[in-house]
Amino acid sequence: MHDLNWAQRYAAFSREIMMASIIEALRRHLSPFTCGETINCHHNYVSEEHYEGLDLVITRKGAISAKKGELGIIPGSMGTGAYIVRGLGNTNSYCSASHGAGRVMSRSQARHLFTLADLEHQTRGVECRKDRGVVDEIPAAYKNLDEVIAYQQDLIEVVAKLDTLLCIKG
Ligand SMILES: Nc1nc2c(ncn2[C@@H]2O[C@H](COP(=O)(O)O)[C@@H](O)[C@H]2O)c(=O)[nH]1
Ligand SMILES: [Mn+2]
Repeated sequence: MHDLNWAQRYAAFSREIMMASIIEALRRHLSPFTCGETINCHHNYVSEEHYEGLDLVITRKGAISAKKGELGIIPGSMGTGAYIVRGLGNTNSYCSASHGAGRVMSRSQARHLFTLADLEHQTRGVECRKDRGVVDEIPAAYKNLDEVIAYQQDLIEVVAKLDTLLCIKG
């Protein structure tokens, strides 16, 4: 656990640096703005938590923390935006929710099924990469985000739905 926690602190620090870099870049191009509450939402991680008198090691693989009042983000795909959500603290899921819409098909299936023209069509209006290297992330390869959110109304409440304008793939 010691080494794992070290690695997760390293990841958290990386996220802080990325956030600071993005805000700095935006400040150079936008009118002056202030930042409100920030959302620090990770997935595929391990956390020591206490439920029903038990000390547990919770692995949130493909899941985010959704403790009562905690803000999170549940994204859909390059073309379908994301939801900002607030956890309801449902202990039936160990206070967890999904970390995204999730896939309906594998990356290789998506590459076989869809063309570059499909990608251009499905990401129309979004400033993003439109090359063969990201066809496996085409919006139709993911589940319907609104449905995925509807299925977890007992885990989270919706704060806002964001439309995607810009999508940057690392
Ligand atoms: N808003 C966006 N959501 C995306 C994008 N690519 C994938 N996704 C969704 O996020 C989760 C997490 O993906 P992962 O690859 O980091 O595990 C996934 O389930 C999708 O629903 C995107 O470009 N923009
Ligand atoms: Mn993931």
